[in-house]
Amino acid sequence: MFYCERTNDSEGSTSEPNSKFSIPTIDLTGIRDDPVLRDGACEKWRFFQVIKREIPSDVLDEMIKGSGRFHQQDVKVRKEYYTCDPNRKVAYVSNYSLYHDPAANWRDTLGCVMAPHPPEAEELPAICRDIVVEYSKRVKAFASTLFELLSEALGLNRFHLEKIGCAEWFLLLCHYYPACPEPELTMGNRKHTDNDFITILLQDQIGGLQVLHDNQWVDVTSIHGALVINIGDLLQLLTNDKFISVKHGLLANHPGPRISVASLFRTDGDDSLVYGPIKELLSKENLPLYRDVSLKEYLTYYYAKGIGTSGLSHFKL
Ligand SMILES: O=C(O)CCC(=O)C(=O)O
Ligand SMILES: [Fe+2]
Repeated sequence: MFYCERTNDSEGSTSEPNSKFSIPTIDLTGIRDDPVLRDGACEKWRFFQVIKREIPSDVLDEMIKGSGRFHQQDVKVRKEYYTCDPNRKVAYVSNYSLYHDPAANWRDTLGCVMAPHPPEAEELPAICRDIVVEYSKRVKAFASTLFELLSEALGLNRFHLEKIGCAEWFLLLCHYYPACPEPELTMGNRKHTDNDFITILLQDQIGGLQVLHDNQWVDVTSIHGALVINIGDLLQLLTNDKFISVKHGLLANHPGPRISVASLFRTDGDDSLVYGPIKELLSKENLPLYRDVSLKEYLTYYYAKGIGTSGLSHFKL
């Protein structure tokens, strides 16, 4: 869901989702080499976005199944991967920012840092190893295409966003949301914006994902074979609000379990690197809205405030 209109940061004016709004989808078949298709796609980059047919459905289905196989193993096996050590490339976690967040998420996650330095094959759980490697390869290539299209949509050189490292660091998150006995007391995933440039999200058929659109929560219906794209806070900062990070969340009132796989793209965490609005996008009419900020400073603030609201207002000029 690419989202580029400004909203206030409220939780929406109504708790009832707006079923009248349907999320536009784009079919990217043949996009890589066809300038006309590329132009068309760039123009459409101003809405929530669902992309069809970029990665074959059988690969997507196997990724969901592989993730399910991991999470449905005996707890003794899963426990081997449980860690709070942020330096581990493969980590099984539940609510990693629990003590800062106003409420817990009803989910567990297997996280794998797949770039720039992927784990050794044997560090990945054998039960989903092959598909994690295969899916990651494909989703990384897809992210490169998306960053090219986004660069062009901004009027920049096609390789601009990738050159500055937007797809350098890639975290694969295999989420598992068990059926919740008291869904009115919790969220599957709290309402939040993502702390990256873009997220590519694969979801199973269960549903429950919602985005804030025109101050109303809208259901993102699951489409088989499709991927959902979120603009994250860092791309909002880089584009000086030309792209706006999308607020989204997941209800817990689904029959469950629900499985999704989120691929987060950022630069590799070099503390000395600072980000600010891209100079080429600025002018007398379009002055910078944010000060420069290092990834470390942004992430420290994002987690300290608790996952929920956007991490950007703190860095506004
Ligand atoms: O599970 C989902 O559909 C959403 C996951 C998500 O928002 C995230 O990982 O940031
Ligand atoms: Fe998210």
